Amino acid sequence: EEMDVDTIWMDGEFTDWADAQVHVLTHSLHYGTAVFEGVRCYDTEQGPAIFRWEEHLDRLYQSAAALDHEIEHTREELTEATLELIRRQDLRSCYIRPLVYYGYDSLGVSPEECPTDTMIACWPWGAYLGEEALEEGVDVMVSSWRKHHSSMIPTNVKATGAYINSMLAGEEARGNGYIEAIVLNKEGDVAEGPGENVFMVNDGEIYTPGLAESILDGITRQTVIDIATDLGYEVHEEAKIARGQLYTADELFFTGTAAEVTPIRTVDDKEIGAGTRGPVTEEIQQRFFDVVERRTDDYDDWFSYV
Ligand SMILES: Cc1[nH+]cc(COP(=O)(O)O)c(CN[C@@H](CCC(=O)O)C(=O)O)c1O
Repeated sequence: EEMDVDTIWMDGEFTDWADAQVHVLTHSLHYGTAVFEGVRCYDTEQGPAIFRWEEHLDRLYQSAAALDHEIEHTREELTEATLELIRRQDLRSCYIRPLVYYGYDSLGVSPEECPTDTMIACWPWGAYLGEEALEEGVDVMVSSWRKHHSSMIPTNVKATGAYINSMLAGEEARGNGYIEAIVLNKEGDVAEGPGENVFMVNDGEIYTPGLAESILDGITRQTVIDIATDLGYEVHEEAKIARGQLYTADELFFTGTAAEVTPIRTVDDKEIGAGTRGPVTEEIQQRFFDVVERRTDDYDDWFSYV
């Protein structure tokens, strides 16, 4: 059924969507100094349930601390606000976007005079790269933009300003007729996607770059590592993947809260494996969706029921 959203939580107040505004001299609007999260609530047989909320909350507070934000709300307050936001809008499933930002006071790079403000919004969001992509896979290109090195902007911090790199890489890919980009790091090895982590399957073993490759410490990445390990796969989670290995991989796939588990079927017009979703990818994807939609009791502590 049509689920419309009309409310946003702003620093303790449930605010009408249209009134959820900030001043144009808001620090984070000018300097990209906000931090954020992307979280999914899934419609399960036991009702709506937020997936790995605690881990996302951990990362939100860690990202905030890295940019000297002091979130004035406790975890419990943010959790209750989010659950209430979902209930108020009768959402069965949704994408949740917390944002912590330097607000309005004075401008200049230093945020020391600015308040740290917090908002939480949620809305229905389907398959990030398209419904058919989950089954058929996506065509990607290796971007001419490299991922900024983590010594330049901390890539384990989910900071809004870092997404200039993501936007440039992703828009370059879409401008060239592809769905998404794969971004190499300063050394020219595989880092991740603009909004996803990257996994490779070779000879039945699974590889994914580690934090040293200048990537976001993805929660779906960790979920897939746990699921694949429990399925009996050997997972190399600190892998160095050379660009050329993308072309010779048996299988490739993206992971992310928005992207979930999306197969990659071509890179720079070269077919990966059979040029469609690979068998290992399919097994992991199927298990992922069984888990998040609670068709299994496994990993139940990953869920916060609304
Ligand atoms: C750069 C990047 N790398 C990896 C990931 C996967 O991380 P995780 O969601 O914890 O598994 C994401 C999430 N990208 C979020 C924002 C997407 C957007 O378009 O905005 C998301 O998937 O919610 C990234 O933005």
